[in-house]
Amino acid sequence: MTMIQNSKKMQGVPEPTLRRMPCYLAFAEGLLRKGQQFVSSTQIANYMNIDPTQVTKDLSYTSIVGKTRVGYEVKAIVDVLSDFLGFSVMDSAFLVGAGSLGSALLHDNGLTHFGLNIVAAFDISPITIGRKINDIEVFHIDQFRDLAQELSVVMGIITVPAENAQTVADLMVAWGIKAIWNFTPARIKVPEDIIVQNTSLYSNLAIIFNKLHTEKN
Ligand SMILES: NC(=O)c1ccc[n+]([C@@H]2O[C@H](COP(=O)([O-])OP(=O)(O)OC[C@H]3O[C@@H](n4cnc5c(N)ncnc54)[C@H](O)[C@@H]3O)[C@@H](O)[C@H]2O)c1
Repeated sequence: MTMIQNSKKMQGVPEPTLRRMPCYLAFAEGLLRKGQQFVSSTQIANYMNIDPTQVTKDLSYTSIVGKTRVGYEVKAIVDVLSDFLGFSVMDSAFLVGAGSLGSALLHDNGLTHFGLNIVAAFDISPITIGRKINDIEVFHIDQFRDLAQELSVVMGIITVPAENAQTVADLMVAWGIKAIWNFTPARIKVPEDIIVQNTSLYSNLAIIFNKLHTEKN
């Protein structure tokens, strides 16, 4: 199942539920490693610090069914959630901007665990072009077009300076990328059928600072 087919399966699932699901998965993977066969919604809820009814509701969007008194089969949570979230199939991505953040993402082997394979990176800096970062080659951005046609790549990751984000997004759309993971603070404009996810560590930091400073007062 491709990322696009998978996103259709997940249609109608509230975003907070989708955000919790990878945590359920990680928790179940941990239990599986310890040899635990069943887990109750209460146990999951305690780990997540939420209400057990929320866990039941979240898992009801999937085909996972709990058994009276024993709870959910841990292996089923791992298998079904990995598949549901699209982590069990590999989608390919290009990364543009192999600088500080881009390199860190290229080094993150965890992405493959979650079904994302970065097959090539692009940059404009002569220092970076031609290098391999964690075995992923960095090409000049001008080679994007040819490689996009050659490799079936569905996702583009943008880690360039904010002022260049739109140019890179336009290039991605022009050469068939279906989803963009935008790490820049710029808000890019793309056609409606292109999926865009903006991610910022700094937004989370702002929340932490806000809570820290509020508690102080
Ligand atoms: N989302 C987050 O949490 C987060 C965290 C850190 C940085 N950022 C953002 O990520 C972006 C990159 O940050 P960084 O610290 O890695 O910067 P950096 O300067 O280390 O890297 C940027 C790279 O992009 C390349 N580049 C510039 N224009 C390009 C273009 N048109 N095509 C291809 N490559 C191009 C540069 O040569 C450089 O290698 C910035 O927009 C920054 O604000 C976001």
